[in-house]
Amino acid sequence: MRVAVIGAGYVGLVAAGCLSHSGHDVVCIEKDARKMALLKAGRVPFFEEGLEELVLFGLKRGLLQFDGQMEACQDREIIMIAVGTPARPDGRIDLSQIYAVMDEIVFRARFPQTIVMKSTVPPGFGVNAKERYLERARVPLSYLSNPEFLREGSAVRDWYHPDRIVIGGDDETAISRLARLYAGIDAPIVTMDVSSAEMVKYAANAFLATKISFINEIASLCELVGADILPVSRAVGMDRRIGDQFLQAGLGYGGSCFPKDTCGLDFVSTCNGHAFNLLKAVIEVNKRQRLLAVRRLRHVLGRLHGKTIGVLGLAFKPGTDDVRESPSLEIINLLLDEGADVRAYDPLAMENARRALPDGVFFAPGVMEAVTDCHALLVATAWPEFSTLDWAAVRPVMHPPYLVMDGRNCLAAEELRQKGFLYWGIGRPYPVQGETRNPLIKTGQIFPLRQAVSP
Ligand SMILES: NC(=O)C1=CN([C@@H]2O[C@H](COP(=O)(O)OP(=O)(O)OC[C@H]3O[C@@H](n4cnc5c(N)ncnc54)[C@H](O)[C@@H]3O)[C@@H](O)[C@H]2O)C=CC1
Ligand SMILES: O=C(O)[C@H]1O[C@H](OP(=O)(O)OP(=O)(O)OC[C@H]2O[C@@H](n3ccc(=O)[nH]c3=O)[C@H](O)[C@@H]2O)[C@H](O)[C@@H](O)[C@@H]1O
Repeated sequence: MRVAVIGAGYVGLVAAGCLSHSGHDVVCIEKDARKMALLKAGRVPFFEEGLEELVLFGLKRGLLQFDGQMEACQDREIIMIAVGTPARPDGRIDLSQIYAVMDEIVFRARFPQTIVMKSTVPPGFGVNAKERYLERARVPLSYLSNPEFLREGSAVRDWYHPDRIVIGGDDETAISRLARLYAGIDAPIVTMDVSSAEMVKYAANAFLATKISFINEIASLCELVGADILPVSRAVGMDRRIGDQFLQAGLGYGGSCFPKDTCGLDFVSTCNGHAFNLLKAVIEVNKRQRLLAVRRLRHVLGRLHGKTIGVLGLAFKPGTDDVRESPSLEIINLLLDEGADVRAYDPLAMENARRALPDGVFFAPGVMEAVTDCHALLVATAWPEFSTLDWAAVRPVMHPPYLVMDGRNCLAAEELRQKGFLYWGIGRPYPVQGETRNPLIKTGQIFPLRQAVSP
């Protein structure tokens, strides 16, 4: 089939690469000239395992083209929209990229086409878009919602092996045309109305975020009563009704989607007169989880002014160079505000982090340079490079108290303690001998905004 994909971000490029690989004739339209130049040369502007190979394959076979102009979508049966829908500072969803693209599509339409919304748009958008745009078109245009559930770091795999394909719309012909695009993918196609499909996307992300905030609350409670979150989450997740995924306690969720989609859904709820209190708590817990690291550093080191902190991991999760809404970036900003010296390292995300952080951060060329001269280390991203590090070589280049804060519970705690580090994980037993409970929680210092919980 002849397909146009608008936007060469994660979703657009994965869709374009995979669809062309499946034999469809795809043009990917991107307005950013820098990205376009890279793409035309067969290079992907961000890191995503396996994606560059797909793009090169598509270019070589002549089934994938890149174009900077919207004219390129005029002769396509299916137009997939995959532009950004970022959050505004007040939590509202910024739909300006979507509006601009819809305007162009409608203005240029010369024959019946199917518009497929891959971007995450708020429930109700599609119904509104039909009235606002499609009725103005000179030819009949169909509109389908087709939310995307891929994860960065495993995006190509997720495209080919989704748990389900959700299609929202009432035009049966358009739905079967879109279903043909996914022929060969072994997953149930679930059809429904447009608003419900839009809601599925937000509900899924909000639920996954809820699981993370929930386990982070249990982790705080573990510290309070002297329990250990690792066996707790493992055993809880063994209940098949709960499932073992998204139960890793840590510094909280980041990335370009969970933070914006939870806030976006909260905003949609408020606009509709519904106080989604559970979701508000999920968001609050996630914000607090990031502050935990700084409070703990203060608790052990005292004033942070003049102290050197190594931050290992800048990407919002391993397997990507994406630093959007990465917890470690917010933590670094807080550390700088308190006068600490920050030495930062990430195996993939250094360039993006350099652009996103203020001057004053030392970007170490390797992990050993990052840990040198530090009083404390914060592991903020669970890169395998950190768990397999030669920790025996790390201690001699650090200063007392040799604090290692494991913000992702990805290190071997006992081994580090034996090597002379003051190891502190999230929801793990407090590191000081004789203390089993986290004293910060007992005194209510960690959560000043909430009532202190007493055992
Ligand atoms: N990043 C992810 O893992 C996932 C993202 N989503 C959703 O998919 C949508 C896209 O997300 P990303 O790919 O991360 O976005 P992104 O922001 O990384 O990429 C969007 C791209 O669209 C381009 N663009 C914007 N307006 C354009 C126009 N008029 N013509 C041509 N190109 C244009 C931008 O230059 C940019 O390269 C969002 O709504 C997001 O919530 C859904 C599932 C996964
Ligand atoms: O809508 C989206 O854009 C996508 O958002 C997430 O995908 P992604 O943001 O790529 O990454 P995840 O693997 O979900 O991780 C998100 C954040 O949660 C954190 N996380 C994840 C799992 C966990 O147990 N604990 C935890 O803190 C990660 O460290 C990361 O910061 C969803 O998993 C995708 O299904 C969805 O398509």
